[in-house]
Amino acid sequence: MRVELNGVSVTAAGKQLIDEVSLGVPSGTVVGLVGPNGSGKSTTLRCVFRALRPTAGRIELDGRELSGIRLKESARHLAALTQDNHSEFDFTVAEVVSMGRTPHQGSLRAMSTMDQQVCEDALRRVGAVGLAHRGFLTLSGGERQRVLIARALAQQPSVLVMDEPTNHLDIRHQLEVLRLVRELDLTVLAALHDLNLAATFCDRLCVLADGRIVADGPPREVLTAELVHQVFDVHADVVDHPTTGAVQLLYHAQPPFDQDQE
Ligand SMILES: Nc1ncnc2c1ncn2[C@@H]1O[C@H](COP(=O)(O)OP(=O)(O)OP(=O)(O)O)[C@@H](O)[C@H]1O
Repeated sequence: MRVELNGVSVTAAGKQLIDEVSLGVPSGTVVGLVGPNGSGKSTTLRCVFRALRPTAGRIELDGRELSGIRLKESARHLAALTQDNHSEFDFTVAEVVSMGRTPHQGSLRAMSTMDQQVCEDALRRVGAVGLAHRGFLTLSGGERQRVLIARALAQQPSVLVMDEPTNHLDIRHQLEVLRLVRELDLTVLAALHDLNLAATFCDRLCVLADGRIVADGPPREVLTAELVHQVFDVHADVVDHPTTGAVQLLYHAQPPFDQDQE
């Protein structure tokens, strides 16, 4: 299922949060949304998972305007992993994951054997079967994140929208989650802070700066030293990873010497 944003803008409190954002996520591809803090990544994603209504522009799912699709129907196609505070979840892990089945259930909301299997499978995929009976609030940040990914998978979506999915995860779990996301064969739009992980796991990167898309393309084309300096105000060398071949950045701890002042 393809996702398309066309000239999406959001104005709030008299401020333009994002300005004519246009980007496409072709079916089955993983697109990373990168950019500095406050550049508009979450705002963009919130429009896609319908937590926010754009002030202007169109968002389409396979050519259908999202705002014209009923919420329950769009929830069957599109799952979101958000940055919102989940401390309100005074439920067991199994219960939290089962919430992912809601868009597929009738008004009685009864869990079928199939629903239970889907939930178990989702927990297995994130390596969290052993947590099923734990209280969600007793989990560590990383465990919670994996359970929330399982909840999104239990929704059996075609499109996964993720706001910093690797937040709170140690490096092994960051890699596992992104590898899993790659293997799912879903259409994925994910805001990511780690440019090297984004370069490794994404087919394309869209770079946001001050609410505008300033670059869009394969990681190798997008992640140039010039762009990283211009957008993030950081100096970096761009190298090829010796094992994976992915383009990677080696950041300079200090700004380089200004040759003219020597
Ligand atoms: N409801 C709102 N009212 C006013 N300003 C807002 C609102 N929501 C977001 N903003 C501002 O819009 C800008 C973009 O925020 P957003 O959360 O989309 O950025 P981001 O790229 O996801 O940032 P981060 O990397 O820090 O998570 C920020 O300056 C933020 O303070």
